[in-house]
Amino acid sequence: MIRVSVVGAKGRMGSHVVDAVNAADDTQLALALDAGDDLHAITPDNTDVAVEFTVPSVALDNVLTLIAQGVDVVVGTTGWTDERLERVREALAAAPRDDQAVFIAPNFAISAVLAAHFAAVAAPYFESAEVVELHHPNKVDAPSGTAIHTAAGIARARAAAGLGAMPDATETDGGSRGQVVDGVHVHAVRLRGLNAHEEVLLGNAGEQLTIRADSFDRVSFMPGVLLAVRKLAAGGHAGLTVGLDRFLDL
Ligand SMILES: NC(=O)C1=CN([C@@H]2O[C@H](COP(=O)(O)OP(=O)(O)OC[C@H]3O[C@@H](n4cnc5c(N)ncnc54)[C@H](OP(=O)(O)O)[C@@H]3O)[C@@H](O)[C@H]2O)C=CC1
Ligand SMILES: O=C(O)C1=N[C@H](C(=O)O)C[C@H](O)C1
Repeated sequence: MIRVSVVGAKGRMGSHVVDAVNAADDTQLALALDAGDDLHAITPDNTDVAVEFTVPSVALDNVLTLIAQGVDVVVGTTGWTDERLERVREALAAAPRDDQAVFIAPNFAISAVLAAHFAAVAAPYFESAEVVELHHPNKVDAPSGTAIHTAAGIARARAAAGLGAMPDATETDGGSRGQVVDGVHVHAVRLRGLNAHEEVLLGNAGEQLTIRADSFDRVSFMPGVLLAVRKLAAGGHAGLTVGLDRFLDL
């Protein structure tokens, strides 16, 4: 059995992870911790993999604490800038175990992972690309980690294909053109009734491709979380890995 501790266990995602870990045949719940609990309770004596779903403002500190505890970590919390990822790599280089692993996924739903993959495949063939993400209004960060990841993938694919800047004659912008991520405009909608949704719009003269992923329920993230837990528990993924596509045969 893989012993899994959950950090942020009372949250919207953490509570689903607790249920998924309890329901799977090969995982068992070790500790379920939330705000105010001491993460030093999580050790290799009681935990094989810790799963972290909290808030962007505390996730880095939590991950650094868990690394120092000698525990592998699967992270779903958003807010991972290049600088924060570098802090994780540095901590792993000084970790108690040589083979220690941290896995971070902007999105664990297969629909969202494939949408980002297909967007990067399509990006070189279109003059214009923009990302629209739509979420529940309780979400604290905008744009979503998934949208930032998708936009960065589109930008990398465009750059590799030698494409320049997208056409855009905008002269006045009070914010309605969205946040620019690596040259790609990203727009965030917050609407009661929604869960987690993303559209990638790709345009040429006279044609458009729309790639859309919808997570209607948080259960959609659980197969990806369990896949990552199993991959880390099996070993062979020392260091930092980002993105569920790394564990899929795409
Ligand atoms: N990668 C993916 O597939 C997905 C990622 N996410 C991301 O996951 C994160 C969590 O989302 P969600 O579950 O909706 O958020 P919630 O606010 O519902 O849950 C966060 C939980 O973490 C707790 N918490 C706060 N600070 C700490 C701390 N220092 N240590 C331990 N627990 C703490 C909160 O407690 P309290 O409320 O008392 O402060 C709360 O119970 C977000 O960044 C979200 O974007 C969400 C869905 C899918
Ligand atoms: O807060 C959420 O709900 C979600 N957060 C992640 C993100 O910011 O990309 C993943 C998914 O979109 C749900």
